Amino acid sequence: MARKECIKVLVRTRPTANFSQDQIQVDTSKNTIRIKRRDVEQQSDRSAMDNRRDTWRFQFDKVLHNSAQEAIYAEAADHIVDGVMEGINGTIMAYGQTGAGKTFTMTGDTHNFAQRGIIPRAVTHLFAEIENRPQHDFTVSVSFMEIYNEKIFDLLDDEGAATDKDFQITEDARTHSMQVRGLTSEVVANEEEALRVLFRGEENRIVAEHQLNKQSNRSHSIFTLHVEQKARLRAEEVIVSKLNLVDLAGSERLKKAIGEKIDEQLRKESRYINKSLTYLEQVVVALTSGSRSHIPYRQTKLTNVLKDSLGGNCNTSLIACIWGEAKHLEESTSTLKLAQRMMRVENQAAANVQSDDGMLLRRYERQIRELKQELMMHDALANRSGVSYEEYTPEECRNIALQVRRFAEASVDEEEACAIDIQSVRHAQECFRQFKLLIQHAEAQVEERLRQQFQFQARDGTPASHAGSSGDLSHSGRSGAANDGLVGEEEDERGFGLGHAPPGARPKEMDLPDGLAGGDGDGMESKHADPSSPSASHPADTGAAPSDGETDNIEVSSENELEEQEGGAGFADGSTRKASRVQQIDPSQVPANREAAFKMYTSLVAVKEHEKLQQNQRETKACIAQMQEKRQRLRALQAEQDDMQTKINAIREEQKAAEGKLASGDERIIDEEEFILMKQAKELKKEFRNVHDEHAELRRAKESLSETRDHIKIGLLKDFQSWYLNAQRLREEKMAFDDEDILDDGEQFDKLEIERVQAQEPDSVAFFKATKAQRERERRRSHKPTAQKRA
Ligand SMILES: Nc1ncnc2c1ncn2[C@@H]1O[C@H](COP(=O)(O)OP(=O)(O)OP(=O)(O)O)[C@@H](O)[C@H]1O
Repeated sequence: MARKECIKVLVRTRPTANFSQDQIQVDTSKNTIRIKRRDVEQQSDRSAMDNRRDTWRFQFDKVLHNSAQEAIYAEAADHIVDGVMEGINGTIMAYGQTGAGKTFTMTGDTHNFAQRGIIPRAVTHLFAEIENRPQHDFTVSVSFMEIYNEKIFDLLDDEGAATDKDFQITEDARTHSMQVRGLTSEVVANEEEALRVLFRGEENRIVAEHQLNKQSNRSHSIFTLHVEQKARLRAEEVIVSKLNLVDLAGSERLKKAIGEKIDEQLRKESRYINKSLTYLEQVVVALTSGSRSHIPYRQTKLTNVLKDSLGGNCNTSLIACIWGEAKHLEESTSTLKLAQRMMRVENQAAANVQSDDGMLLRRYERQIRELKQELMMHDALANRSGVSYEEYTPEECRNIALQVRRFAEASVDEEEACAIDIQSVRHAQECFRQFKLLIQHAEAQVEERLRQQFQFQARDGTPASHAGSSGDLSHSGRSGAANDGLVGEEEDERGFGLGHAPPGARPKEMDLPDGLAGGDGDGMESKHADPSSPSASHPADTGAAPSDGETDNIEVSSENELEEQEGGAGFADGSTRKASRVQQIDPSQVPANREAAFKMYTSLVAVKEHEKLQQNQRETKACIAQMQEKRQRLRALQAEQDDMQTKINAIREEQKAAEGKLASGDERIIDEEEFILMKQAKELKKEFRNVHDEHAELRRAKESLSETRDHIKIGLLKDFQSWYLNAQRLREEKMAFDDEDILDDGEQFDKLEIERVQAQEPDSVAFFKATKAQRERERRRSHKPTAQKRA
């Protein structure tokens, strides 16, 4: 809500040995100044004085007589900066005659921390507040301009600070905040950066002075801090505010300032200054006259730029600077009169809270980018370097679909091996999507099969036989299992399907016997024949390097010639847990690239673990090879049994036809051939069972190897991670140390100086560094050829 508030007006007297005590009576306790005309008759120009009176009493919000910079800041600026942090625009202006201390008040001594002015203090204050509000996201930018002869100059444009670019002044329709279009606005991350920009602008101002052949007191300067803040929890809200720090041109009258020596340029400058300050006065008069119908803001650049600071949405302080010597009495009185009037100007200050869709979008985009980076960092630390947060490509979707299919088709035993390692929420969603597709596809297939069956029934008019039926086998005396689609004898409660079932009698890739549907890539069932099957490419099965992360695939020579030794340290400082085998590794030799570092780690540090991994891989490979042999044998045995069963069936069919006339209840006689075949079938079955058991045993061994492998891998990667981070740390420390080593005398001196400042006055470090950087800049500039003086 807008709050009516008058402009706060303060008077600051400049210290002088010749302060005219009898003419200027300052009462700081009552905040009054009494001007007593003594030699008014001698004044050549009485325009500023009222001839009918010889004393004037002024009352202000604050009168600061011979006060320190700190006190001025506390009175004039502290509350304004606090307001800016709440989203309320702020303006602090220094007004007064040349030499009265405006620049000293606003900028202060740029080489003396204690004598720094309002601008550097406001910068410190602002960033300190920002640090105290971690719940908000701040962006601070700085602009710095000068108004000279009714033209705006961009003081942050290093090359063009003396170039008039015809900047446009506009008003934000929503916030009524005034803006100068096209003016450089530099984002600053901290106090030091902001101070550097200030000092650079000051330097550009001086350079431009030479180029334009003007004096500093002939222009108005405005240093603006733009603050944008967004509450992290309420992203839709953007609070924008700005702080204008205005150093006005000297308010003295032309004649007084330059005496008799008036040249055309000075006359022109004075005309413009007079014009802008006169309109400033008129704006103030109009604002306080009660009728606000026409305020002549647009008459000058200064009043136009300050429109929101005078009678607008802003907290404003005016510091009237007084040079209290007798010879300046006229100017002092005139300054105090304007200041007095200014006290009646009312502003309507309110926080500028906006919700900007474009800003929000940019913020969300930035957040997404940052979060992706953050996630990638976390993934890298957790050795999940392969995770991507971009949209899945069709190829990646296909891979996930394959994984999902493999998992869906895996037997209970295989589930663990086929488990999908979920890497991200998006990955989980894609997996679910693929499951859904799989189910939909399976349903469609079932539906299609049923439809075909139904059509078949309808065509031949007879009830369809059971999908798994292989014909009438009732005479073989087998259990219902055979009639449920498995041709052959039931092996155990899980059951092995022996013999040939008619096509389509079993779902293609389901319900295979334990151990035969696994992903060992032996091509026993049709699905295993597919070389692209993920099961076939399982690293453990193929003997490929583990694939948990980029580092896993690194081949390391097993021909390690390093002598093994227990214990010891990976680095010379003995800081890693993992033992170095024979040599202390110089951290600077550890590659920054993780993959290369891992190679070094496994070949020089974790040799034993890596050996174990390789041994594990060899054993796994051997195990897989044996399993494949067993499966081939099982297939052969199965074929033999099928063959034998066909023969037995044929004999039985023959006998059935021949003995068809036997009376019921008579026992069927088994002939010798059938008996031999049945005996052989029994032998085959026994062998089948043994081979199957061996296969199961191998599978268990393989699983145990896989567990061991995972265990070693996790330990190895964990140890590598700390070894690698430690190497980085040591490397950085060494680099810092090395840097220190090569500091020249000047740099050593700087370093010691900063350390001294840090110890003595920590708050001044940013100011000190920025001043130093500026000195360096100026030194460099002075070595350049002198800039051409512009016309
Ligand atoms: N309060 C003060 N304490 C100490 N020195 C001061 C103070 N006020 C002004 N001075 C000194 O007086 C001189 C003139 O001050 P300053 O340049 O700030 O005046 P100004 O009003 O900005 O003049 P101009 O209009 O020319 O810019 C400077 O040397 C400054 O250091």
